[in-house]
Amino acid sequence: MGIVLGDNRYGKAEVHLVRVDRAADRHALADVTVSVSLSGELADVHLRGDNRNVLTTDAQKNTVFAFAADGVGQIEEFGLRLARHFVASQPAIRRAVVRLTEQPWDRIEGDGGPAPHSFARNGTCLRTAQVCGTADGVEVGSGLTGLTLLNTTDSEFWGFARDRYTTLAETRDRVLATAVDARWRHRSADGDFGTSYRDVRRLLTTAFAETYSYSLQQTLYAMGERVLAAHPEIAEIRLSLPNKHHFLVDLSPHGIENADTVYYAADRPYGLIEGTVTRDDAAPSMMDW
Ligand SMILES: O=c1[nH]c(=O)c2[nH]c(=O)[nH]c2[nH]1
Repeated sequence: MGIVLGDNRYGKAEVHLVRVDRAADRHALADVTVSVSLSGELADVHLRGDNRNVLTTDAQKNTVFAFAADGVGQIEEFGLRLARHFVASQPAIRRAVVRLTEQPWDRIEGDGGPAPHSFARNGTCLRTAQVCGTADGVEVGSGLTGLTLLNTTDSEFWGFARDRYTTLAETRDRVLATAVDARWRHRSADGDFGTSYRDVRRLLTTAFAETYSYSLQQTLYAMGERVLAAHPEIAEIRLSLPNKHHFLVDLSPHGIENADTVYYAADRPYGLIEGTVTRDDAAPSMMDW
């Protein structure tokens, strides 16, 4: 029985760059964290310590900063520029995967109007993108993480399977809360990624709000279906939805009735509901995402 090198990749993870656009009196800010992962003819470095095909992770980090000098733009486009560069410029590199996370900043509203050069970090929802480049082409995905949503009603959960360990009470009315992690794959690398991102975020949010839910699984499908129905340019969407449990607190020891008003917002453990909503004719994905 032989021992062989399996799948491998390497790169610089979490290059955190902030770019200030000073072209106008009103400055603009981009705050993006980029992870590069390269693979290709890298057997010699693993088997013999021969580094000739290794573009250093340090150079990868420098490339991210250098490319930012020309502007970042939509993170999908920045990822495409980087992925294409690594594959085109390094003969040994056959595949580049670039993952990006953008932290939004809001311009501060001063008493005299929008502040020209002052910003406040905005919320917990981050925009994400993942790009894969090879000699055969590219694939682009967009996403978001940490979009925290809560419905105070219109959520039931009952009729589930039972075994000797099942103690959960059925409910006809509960709080339903989650922090959405969504990734969607575009059919083409050309697109208006900013407009598409804003609309997908809106659709995920409104589908969550407007779906009368009998399970978070059902809500997941409704959210994905709404996105695919409105966006023919998207091939599939993957959703990861933690069930952020809210348990009614028993106030009876204090002689107080809890009329579905006071909850314990549990931190962990949490249910984790994950699924893909896809088109039945979607081409297979080039990358592991
Ligand atoms: O929407 C839900 N789906 C489940 O699978 C589940 N399991 C559980 O304990 N609570 C819930 N809620």
